[in-house]
Amino acid sequence: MPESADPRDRLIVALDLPDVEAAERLVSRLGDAATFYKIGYRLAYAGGLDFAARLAKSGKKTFLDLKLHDIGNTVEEGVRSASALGATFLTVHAYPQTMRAAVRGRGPGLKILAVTVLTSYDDADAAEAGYALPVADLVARRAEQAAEIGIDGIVCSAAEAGAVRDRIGPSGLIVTPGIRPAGAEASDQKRVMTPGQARAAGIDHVVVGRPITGADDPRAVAQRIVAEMEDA
Ligand SMILES: O=C(O)c1cc(=O)[nH]c(=O)n1[C@@H]1O[C@H](COP(=O)(O)O)[C@@H](O)[C@H]1O
Repeated sequence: MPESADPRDRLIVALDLPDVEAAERLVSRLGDAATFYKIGYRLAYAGGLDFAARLAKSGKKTFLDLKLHDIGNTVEEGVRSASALGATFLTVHAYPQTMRAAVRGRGPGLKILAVTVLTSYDDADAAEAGYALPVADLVARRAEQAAEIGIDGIVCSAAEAGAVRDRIGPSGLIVTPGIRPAGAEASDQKRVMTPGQARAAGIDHVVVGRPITGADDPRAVAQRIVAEMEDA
């Protein structure tokens, strides 16, 4: 993301909420404090895709977090369909076949992000899933493959941002969940950093869900996260 861009765009709010009404309420409470929203499975399967298209038409940036992964033809055509929803970002898992298919299906204006290793995984979780490499190495390898294939950006933890930047160069996007303001509950996230640490590590966008969706004053939390990244 260019340094001159709107600093609020660095924060992507994850609308992990039960229904469109709850999402609309949060978007309205956040007002101009948030410019960029992520719609994941929970909301997507509850009317969230139409809502995402409406949000995009209303001038907000949207991120469809569908984490696609299937045979190439299904991914390619799925990405082609999703391209019509006016989103800025769409996620796929960072498997080479899947990434190549997503690039083939990508419509104008849509950027594909490759999810390397989920931020809820540590080395033991990767080993349990059958991977021989530690998480940091697996992230680096997948980032390198994503760059070769022509993927627009990488989803990883901010702890890997430096290694990923070395592999994708200055124009690739680094998008990092697993973000917690100091003192916030990590919950199921295992590779966690603060917004300021993430920004200092060179990320383009942070993704934040529960610290905002569960806050008494979500607008104040969102504003503090943006300010913390500005100061980093
Ligand atoms: O693709 C993602 O957005 C994602 C990738 C990842 O590795 N880890 C991760 O937490 N996410 C998403 O980022 C959001 C994080 O939410 P919180 O943990 O509530 O801040 C959730 O919507 C996750 O689905």
